[in-house]
Parts: sequence; structure tokens; C-alpha cells
Amino acid sequence: MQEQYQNTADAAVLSPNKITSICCIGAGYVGGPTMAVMAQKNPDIKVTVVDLNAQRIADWNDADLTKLPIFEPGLDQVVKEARGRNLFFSTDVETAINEAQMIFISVNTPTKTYGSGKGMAADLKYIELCARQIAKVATTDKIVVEKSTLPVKTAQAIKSILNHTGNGVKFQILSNPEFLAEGTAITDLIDPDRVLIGGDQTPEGKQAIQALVDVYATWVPKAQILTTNIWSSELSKLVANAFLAQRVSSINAISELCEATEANVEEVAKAIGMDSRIGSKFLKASVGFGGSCFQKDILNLVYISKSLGLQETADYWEQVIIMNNHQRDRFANKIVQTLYNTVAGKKIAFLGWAFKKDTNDTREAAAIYVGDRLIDEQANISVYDPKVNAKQMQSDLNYLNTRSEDQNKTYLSTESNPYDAVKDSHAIAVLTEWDEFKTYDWQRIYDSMNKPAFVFDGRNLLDTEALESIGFIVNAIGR
Ligand SMILES: NC(=O)C1=CN([C@@H]2O[C@H](COP(=O)(O)OP(=O)(O)OC[C@H]3O[C@@H](n4cnc5c(N)ncnc54)[C@H](O)[C@@H]3O)[C@@H](O)[C@H]2O)C=CC1
Ligand SMILES: O=C(O)[C@H]1O[C@H](OP(=O)(O)OP(=O)(O)OC[C@H]2O[C@@H](n3ccc(=O)[nH]c3=O)[C@H](O)[C@@H]2O)[C@H](O)[C@@H](O)[C@@H]1O
Repeated sequence: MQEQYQNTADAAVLSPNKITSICCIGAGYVGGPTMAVMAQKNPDIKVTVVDLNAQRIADWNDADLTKLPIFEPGLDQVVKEARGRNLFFSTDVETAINEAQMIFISVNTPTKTYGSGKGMAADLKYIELCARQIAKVATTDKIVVEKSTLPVKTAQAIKSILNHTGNGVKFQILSNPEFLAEGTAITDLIDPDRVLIGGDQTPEGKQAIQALVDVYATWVPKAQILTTNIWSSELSKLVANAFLAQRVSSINAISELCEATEANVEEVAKAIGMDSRIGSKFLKASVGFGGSCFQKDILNLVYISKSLGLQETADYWEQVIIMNNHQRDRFANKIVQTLYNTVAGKKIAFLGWAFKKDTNDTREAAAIYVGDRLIDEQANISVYDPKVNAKQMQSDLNYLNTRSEDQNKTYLSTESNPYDAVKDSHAIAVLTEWDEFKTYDWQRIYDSMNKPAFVFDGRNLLDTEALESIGFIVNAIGR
């Protein structure tokens, strides 16, 4: 192989064997949609997604497409087209690994909750388990692709595990981080800003990179497929999330300043966003960012920086998290203060629990933290979310360990109809920007509430003037 490619340094001119069989370990928010689109766009590649969670796999295989474990607009149609043709979901991890030429690792990498790096570092135990399982099972050469978000230099650890099997099987490790956002996963996957592939800059590494480029090139324009060294690719993923979250914290910091000065954060965001160097996206002030990744990935970046002795860099990025926590607390405190400094025994209706619209994902959702803070003040919280069920909400609250599960049950209730959630409430808090909230009969809502009727719009979603003309007292973010 060395001789074959010794005269060229350009991966693009190499012609590796075509991939016909892919396995993905982890059938979650990333593994499921990513592989569904990959299979849809490559009907000649067999794609098998495996998971240890048998219920999750059963849900992916459910004939009723409304039962898929993940809600994403357009996902059902992609699954319908590819499932059973060249897309398969299975719990048989070992067979899928052995059959595949290319294995994506798409398992969870949460923040560590124990030991050194607790609360900051990424917990890589699931990644290591995957590497060990691949090492144990593989009998033919494999390309192993890091799809999960990982600390820079993780490929070294995976390589070390894989290269000590002693069975002669050769592995190439690639980094191919995923940039999809939940709620728009399918459009993001079909039309990505870029696909990033990092790998070793050896002939074998470049051949592996090219094999993955070819898989994406069936639907992504070549100019948008970026290849780098493996460490740049790993680090770029953390940096992309840090920059995105930093924009939200920046505008949220300004929202507090706006409230103190009678400036309007929406107007400020528009004014600065029209500067093409700043850009208009990701400048929406809110009750704080949520989701499984922003906080975890920034904490990871902070931890790596600290470990390398880069204290100023660590402190700089940590501030993004500090500001986000402050924004959530500020929102909860404002509710308490505005309701005459007590919410004890009062009913507060939450519209929305998911961390953003168009997803059923609630990980790190602002609603959980605001709810917890208000329950500390003995408020009764009544929630309506179009896609999140009562069990999930209770489990999110219980996970914080602030009080007993029975107490959480007493203070947090869930309604399947928004009008029931708001009935007899003292205030409504908008925690998620679901479009349907704008279409409600707000006069009917006003009539059913205690007076004065307050709205705390944590997403600047509703028409403040229209609500005020009905009689609501409205508090929005940064206005
Ligand atoms: N959720 C998102 O929007 C994005 C997530 N990411 C990254 O992708 C990775 C996965 O995230 P999600 O899909 O959200 O996580 P998830 O928790 O939804 O899915 C992970 C799945 O992996 C399975 N799993 C864990 N260990 C396993 C093993 N040894 N064998 C088989 N299955 C195993 C779990 O049962 C679970 O179903 C994380 O590193 C995350 O940072 C990256 C971009 C977007
Ligand atoms: O690594 C990941 O997990 C993903 O994290 C984010 O995607 P996601 O968390 O799904 O959703 P975003 O649209 O980024 O929103 C994150 C949070 O920020 C909030 N947000 C976003 C934008 C904004 O202007 N204001 C704001 O408050 C959202 O409401 C949400 O709570 C990134 O956008 C993806 O590129 C990345 O792949």
C-alpha cells in the first residue's frame, strides 16, 4: 500500500475499495437520523444501526412510524424509504461489527459524574467499551469513524486499544463529527454547511478518508467536504459548539443590559446582525440555551484547557456557561419578584418543556432548571408541551436530586391540552418556542386565569402588544 501511493500526497486521487457495508454503534439522536440519511442516499450500501437498548431498537423497527424513538420533522419519510431495503436496526452488535467495512461510533459522551474531571471532562467509558468490542469481534480490516463528539486526542486512545488485539486486523481511525441541530436534523443532514473528515496523513489514512468522502459525495457537493488531520477535526467540533453557545450567552448578557436601559434586545440583535462580519443567526435572546451538547462540550473544552495549564483560555470559555446559568436564574427570579415576591401555592403554567422547538429532547432544557427553582419557592407548575410526556418531565426533575420524587409529583403536573395547563394559573411562562403557542386563543386563556394575568415570555415568541391589549402583563427577555 505504501508503494502504491508513495508518489502522491493528495487523498482525492486515491481510489480505495468502495464501501458496501456500514455499522453504526448507537441508535440515538445522532446515530439514527445520520444513518437513515446515509442509507437513503446510498442504496447500494448496507447500513446497520445497533444499540444495547432493546426498546430503542424495537421502536426504530416499529411499523407505526409515529413510534420512532426520536421526533424529527421528515425523519419518518426517510426511514420509510430506506428501512428494510438497506437500513437495518438491530441489537446484534457483534454480527454488525464483524460484517461492516466501516464502523461509526455514535454513542453518548456525557459529562463525567464521578472521579477525576467530575462535572467537566467527557465520560469516555462508552467509547472505550465500543473500541474494546470492535477489537474483540473484528476479523477483517476496518475503518472506525468517531461520530460522537470527543475530546481532542481521543483517537489516540481508540487506536491504542484497537492496535493491541494481536490478531493482525488493521484499523484506520477517522474523526467525522456531526453538526446537525435537533429539530432540523434531516435538512441539516441532506444539505450540510460542511462535512468534516479528519484522519491520519499517511497513505493508509488518506485512503480511509477517501472511502468516507465517497460515501458522502453521493449527495454532498465535494467542495463542502473538508478533510483535515484528525486532531483538527476532533477539536473543531468542540470549538464550533463553543462559538455557537458563546453567541447565545453574548446576546443574553446584552438582554440584561437592555432590561436595565430600556433598549430592546431584538432591535439591538437586528442592528448588529446586519453587519455581515457579525451575521444575523444565533442572536436570539432566550431563557438560556439547553440541549445535550453545548454545556457538555464547553465544559470539556474548559477541562482540556485547564489540563494543559491554559487557565485564561479555560476561564474565558467557562464564562459562557456562567452566563447561561445566570440567565435561567434571572428568569425564575423575575417571576417570583413580579408575583409580589411569593409564588407559594400559586399555579404557574409552563408552555414548553423541550430544550427547543420541533424536538422531544429535554436534555439540559431551561424549563427543568426554572421549574426546579420555582418549586423551591413552593409554586405549583403545570406544563404543556406538544411532544414531551409527563414521565419524561418527572424524570428530568428527579435527575436534579433537589427533593424527593413524591414531592416533585406533588408540585409538577402535566396536561395534554394547553388550555387545561393555563386554567386558573397566576402566570404563564413560555419556555420553548413552539410555533403553535402563537396560534392559541389568548383571549380565552386570559379569561380562564387569575388576575392580574402575567406572561413571562422566555423566548420572545408572542406578540406582546396584542397580549397587553387583551389585559395581560407581559415580561419578555431584554425588553
Ligand atoms: N444530539 C445531538 O444533536 C448531537 C449529538 N452529538 C454527539 O453525538 C453523540 C451521541 O449523541 P446522541 O445521539 O444525542 O446520544 P443518545 O444518548 O441519544 O444515543 C446514544 C446511544 O448509544 C447507545 N450506546 C451506548 N453505549 C453503547 C454500546 N457500547 N453499544 C451499543 N450502543 C451503545 C445508547 O444506548 C444510546 O441509545 C454524543 O457524543 C454527542 O455529543 C453531535 C451532534 C449533535
Ligand atoms: O453538537 C450538538 O449537539 C449540536 O448542538 C447544537 O444543536 P442543538 O443543540 O440541537 O440546537 P441549537 O439550535 O444549536 O440550539 C441550542 C440551544 O440554544 C438555544 N438558542 C439557539 C439560538 C439562539 O439564537 N438562541 C438560543 O437561545 C436553543 O433554544 C437551544 O436551547 C448545534 O447547533 C449543532 O451544530 C450541534 O451539532
